[in-house]
Amino acid sequence: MGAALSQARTLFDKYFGNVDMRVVMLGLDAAGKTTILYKLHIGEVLSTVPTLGFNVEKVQYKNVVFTVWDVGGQEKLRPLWRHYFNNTDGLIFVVDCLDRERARRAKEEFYSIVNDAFMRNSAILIFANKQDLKGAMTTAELVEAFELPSLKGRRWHVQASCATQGLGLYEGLDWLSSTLTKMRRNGVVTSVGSSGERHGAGRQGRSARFT
Ligand SMILES: Nc1nc2c(ncn2[C@@H]2O[C@H](COP(=O)(O)OP(=O)(O)OP(=O)(O)O)[C@@H](O)[C@H]2O)c(=O)[nH]1
Ligand SMILES: [Mg+2]
Repeated sequence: MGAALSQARTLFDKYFGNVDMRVVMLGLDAAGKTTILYKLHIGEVLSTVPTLGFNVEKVQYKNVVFTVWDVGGQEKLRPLWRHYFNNTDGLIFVVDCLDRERARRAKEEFYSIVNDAFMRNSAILIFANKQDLKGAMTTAELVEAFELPSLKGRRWHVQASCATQGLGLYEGLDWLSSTLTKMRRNGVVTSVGSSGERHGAGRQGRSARFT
């Protein structure tokens, strides 16, 4: 009886329960990553200091539990980013849209992430952050500056945001959760592990390939 109940519970969780997804949040220093993380995690804007290592928190959106890794973006820390790519389903890349001078640098860092073998299938959410500041790049300008239409075969979305007011953050998560859920349901592999094993074959556990 106990075994039957536990089996039923496992099946229930499998089909209706929470889905776990691992997300890495990157971007140049001062883009607003830590502000976003804590606004989503506790609903408050914390006063932040530059992140020297990482912060990791769980953020639930609908039935998806995101484990979000927020990694420091200073130049000297960027070589460490790749250590967080393993088994990652989604990338959140945060851009300070007032910082037009570093848009090219941000673009270079962005492509070195999305072209990494571990990240080749992850869904990509870009927060065009600091939209409250006059002179900030619009989402259209960001799409052009990052040449996103040339990013073939990838699921990407640019979301305007203002982390300090909490604007656009849940809209971004909405896109990420529905996109990853759809990808998994279609049997798309969303993350790659260090030994080459693949994850995200879907609730049915089908083997899958990325299309
Ligand atoms: N005006 C405005 N300021 C913001 C916004 N988001 C973040 N900030 C501010 O930008 C500064 C840097 O924010 P952080 O969240 O610490 O930036 P970070 O990306 O985590 O930086 P690193 O940890 O160094 O990589 C802080 O003073 C935030 O209050 C925003 O949407 N608008
Ligand atoms: Mg930070």
